[in-house]
Amino acid sequence: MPIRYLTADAVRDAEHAAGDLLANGTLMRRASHGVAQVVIDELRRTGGCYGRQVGIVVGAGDNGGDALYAGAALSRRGVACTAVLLAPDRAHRAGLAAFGRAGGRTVETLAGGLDVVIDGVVGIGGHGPLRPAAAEVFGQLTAPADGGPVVVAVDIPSGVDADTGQVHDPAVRATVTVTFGAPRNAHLLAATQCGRTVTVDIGIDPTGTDGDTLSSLTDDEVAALWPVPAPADDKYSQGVVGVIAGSARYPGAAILATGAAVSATSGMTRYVGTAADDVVSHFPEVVAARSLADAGRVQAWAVGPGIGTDDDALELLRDILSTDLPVLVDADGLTLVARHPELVDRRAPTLLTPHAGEFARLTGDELGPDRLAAVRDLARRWGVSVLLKGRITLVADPDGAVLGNDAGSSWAATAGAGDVLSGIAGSLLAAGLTPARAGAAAARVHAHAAELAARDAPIGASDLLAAVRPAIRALRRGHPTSATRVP
Ligand SMILES: NC(=O)C1=CN([C@@H]2O[C@H](COP(=O)(O)OP(=O)(O)OC[C@H]3O[C@@H](n4cnc5c(N)ncnc54)[C@H](O)[C@@H]3O)[C@@H](O)[C@H]2O)[C@@H](O)CC1
Ligand SMILES: Nc1ncnc2c1ncn2[C@@H]1O[C@H](COP(=O)(O)OP(=O)(O)O)[C@@H](O)[C@H]1O
Ligand SMILES: [K+]
Repeated sequence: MPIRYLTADAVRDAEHAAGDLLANGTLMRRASHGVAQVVIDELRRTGGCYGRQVGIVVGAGDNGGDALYAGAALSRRGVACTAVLLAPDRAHRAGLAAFGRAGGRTVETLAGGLDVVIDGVVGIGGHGPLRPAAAEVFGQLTAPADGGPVVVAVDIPSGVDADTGQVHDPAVRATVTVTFGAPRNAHLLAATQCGRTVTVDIGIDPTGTDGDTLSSLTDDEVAALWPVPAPADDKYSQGVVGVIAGSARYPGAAILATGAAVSATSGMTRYVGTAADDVVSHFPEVVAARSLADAGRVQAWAVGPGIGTDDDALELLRDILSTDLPVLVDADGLTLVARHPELVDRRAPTLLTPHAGEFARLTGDELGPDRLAAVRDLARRWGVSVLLKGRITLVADPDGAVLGNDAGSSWAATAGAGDVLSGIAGSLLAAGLTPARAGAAAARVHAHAAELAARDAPIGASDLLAAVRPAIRALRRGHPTSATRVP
């Protein structure tokens, strides 16, 4: 099953559906137990619990209640716990009593030398940035990388919007975020702010909610859907992809996109364009033609990187989009679509793959902080699938369903990386995957390839291309790169 992310409303619905478990406080006790367990694991990794120091920042709602109960559990393990109450009159009463009974102390401000700080300021009830009192407490902390405490956020790092993932300023930056029942949108959309996310089972059923979905494919799911030739397959039966990219003058995009298509699936890759000679000299297996009239049949097209935006390019794009084949449109192709949106008024599967700048060109508006709503809106209005690029890739279908992928690192932010993505996703479209699955699976392999190639040093798109095949291999063998998150 894909990992499903919930909005705050969907979380509340799932909690209410739990009935007595919510009313009698069982859900909160389970949640706080999960938080305490994560803190214990952190402390154990670095020497054990007894005599260690944990600071807790407590807001006015149930998020603070979770943190206080967790503090009580930690105090009983011999951890010295101190809590700053941001709103002493409104702190969770039963949680505060339990904290006090277990030996926890309330203080005006956090002392130095803490091992862990728990962020219980706000969770799904939060709006806007950290307010000044909380901002002051967190502003005084030394970053974990400089020897400061590990920050464990309860449910959501405070100051991060649960539904949009908008990171307000200021906001808590967590090392670990502990959430309950199912991850929230923010855990994908603001993954870097959340650090590692741990989802604790508290006995709610998060699957019963309807409406627009946000999900992500697991590595196993991507591995399972990757096209593999069957005994009866031949070079045609697996889906032939046609790449239209680059030019004789600028062959780079042609080579990167076509090379990626060759690496991503078996079968056949065709190329159409004036860089045909360059492409074939790099990849002799590509069947290349200089014009569409000379190209053979394909099952999907990937068109746009480096094709230019002149009348010839427009006519070519128009011809491709007037077929009934799946088409991926990227880069210059998107600039043309922005000028002529009627081009994508078609029935066959269409996948647009803009980065933020191209997205703004398509919509006429700057991409705001709510990337999820923006990509969903464009997909819905135009009746196409839209893959919005970046550290967090989002692929929206016209029906509102969105698949996301956190790249885990940002090494792919390099010129030409998008051409590689086009080739991978185009070949998956040709193999028969839906645009959303093709886009999301391509983004995942692309991200793994970036990490494999980079290994902590900068890469170019050629390195990324060379790592596409090893990334697929590692994924299919069940040991992809450890997705270490780096800023
Ligand atoms: N309802 C339940 O049974 C469960 C709730 N849980 C916890 O409860 C949380 C939700 O609790 P609440 O609905 O009480 O809401 P929160 O505790 O998330 O936040 C609401 C409070 O924070 C204040 N606030 C909002 N924005 C703020 C900001 N920017 N700065 C400072 N204060 C701000 C509000 O005025 C309000 O008093 C979840 O995130 C989760 O941690 C968990 O214990 C699981 C079970
Ligand atoms: N900060 C980032 N972290 C991870 N991946 C990124 C980041 N920025 C961009 N990418 C990925 O790198 C690729 C860049 O594509 P694009 O912007 O079209 O570049 P180009 O046109 O130079 O090929 C996309 O796959 C995108 O998702
Ligand atoms: K929090």
